[in-house]
Amino acid sequence: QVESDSEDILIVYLSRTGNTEAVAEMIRDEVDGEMVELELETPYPEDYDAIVAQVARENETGYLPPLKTEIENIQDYETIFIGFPTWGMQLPPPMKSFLNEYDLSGKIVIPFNTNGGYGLGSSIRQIEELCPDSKILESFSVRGGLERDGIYLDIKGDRREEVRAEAVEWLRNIGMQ
Ligand SMILES: Cc1cc2nc3c(=O)[nH]c(=O)nc-3n(C[C@H](O)[C@H](O)[C@H](O)COP(=O)(O)O)c2cc1C
Repeated sequence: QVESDSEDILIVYLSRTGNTEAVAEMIRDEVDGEMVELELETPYPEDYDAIVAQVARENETGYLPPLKTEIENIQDYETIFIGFPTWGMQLPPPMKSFLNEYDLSGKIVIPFNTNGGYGLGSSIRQIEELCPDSKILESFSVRGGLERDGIYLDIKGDRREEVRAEAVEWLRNIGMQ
């Protein structure tokens, strides 16, 4: 069992079409953490094919896009939820930038994810590599949108309540509730 006070909890997330943000809000509602969205100094293109190409290039070269988001007091947080969509079956480059820039040694790291139906890919392994000295708890992953097919925010309405129930159960299982 993990013990945490709400002031110790940070929820860092990346979300382009709102699905991962919806899950971040559910987590905040349950654990009362602080939410921070990752934003880039130079935002990605709006166009889907253009972002897919750019992300593929960044993954290939290992380029870490500079973040506009700054978290000054990260040392105050003991538990850090990290939320991201699956991009190219990997951890999105901005989340790689975040984990590269901030030292989460000794902290509890809890991944959560939305994807187009193909799962987490290699993202958890990448988190383990980027956070070698953190305690990484069991992750939560659900189907979100599928921008390729024109499905943007899908975690809304009845689906939002379904996902909320799953998220609450997961939080209970990992001792965060
Ligand atoms: C650049 C890009 C690449 C994506 N690659 C994948 C993928 O490899 N596998 C998958 O299941 N979904 C993929 N998706 C779909 C997203 O993971 C899915 O729509 C997710 O719910 C988006 O979260 P968001 O609304 O928080 O941005 C991709 C989306 C984008 C924009």
